[in-house]
Amino acid sequence: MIVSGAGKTLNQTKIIRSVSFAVPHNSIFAIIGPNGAGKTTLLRLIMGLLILDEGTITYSSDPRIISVLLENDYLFETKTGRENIRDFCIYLDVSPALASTMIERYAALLQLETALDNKVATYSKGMKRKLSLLITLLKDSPILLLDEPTSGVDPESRLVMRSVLRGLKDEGKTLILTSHDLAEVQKISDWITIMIGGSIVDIIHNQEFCGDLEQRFFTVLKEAR
Ligand SMILES: Nc1ncnc2c1ncn2[C@@H]1O[C@H](COP(=O)(O)OP(=O)(O)OP(=O)(O)O)[C@@H](O)[C@H]1O
Repeated sequence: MIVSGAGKTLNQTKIIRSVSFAVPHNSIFAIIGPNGAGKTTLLRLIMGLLILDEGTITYSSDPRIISVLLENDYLFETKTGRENIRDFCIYLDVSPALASTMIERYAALLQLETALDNKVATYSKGMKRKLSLLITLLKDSPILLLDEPTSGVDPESRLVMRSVLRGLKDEGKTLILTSHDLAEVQKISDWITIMIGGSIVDIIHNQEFCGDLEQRFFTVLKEAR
């Protein structure tokens, strides 16, 4: 995927400023930055929920190519996990056959198997996040946009999610994620971009970076302000 000169103004405020980067195929590409930097807006531009004012974002036009995990969980609390999956399959136009393959593939890995028959209202935050991720995976899309996938998730569930995300990359998928958890980002990503005030100010190739990401983040933040 190539983002080239992307710009977006909302309510007369420039939110995204000349953003350009390339997401290598089959990589985990993280976008970090302070609150309000424009990370979610950028993801919304990539998924086509917002229209660019300037620039281009290029990837296959097949709508099945991208699946999205939103920043908040939008689940039916009074229904079970399985009923939520069934409803989202209708909404996402996922066949029952594909859905059962994906449930078989990921429910156990996400440690959700027994919980799927319980009402979502009884789930912890981490279980809800994992169910949302499972729903995101139903379409088996090659590109996944994950907005703060592990936010509010306890260390044990985070470990489980990290291993699933790594597995998805090993299957050949491309993951673009945002996060405020720098340690988590450094553990999982191939590339880390720092976004401040709607601009990309730093791109780090994680395998070659052996420094302290937090220190680099604050240095870049100080220089940008
Ligand atoms: N629909 C909108 N209309 C006007 N301003 C908006 C709209 N959506 C977002 N913004 C503004 O755009 C800026 C970037 O918001 P965005 O949610 O993209 O940031 P973020 O980096 O994802 O932040 P966070 O880390 O808090 O999730 C913020 O100042 C926000 O108030």
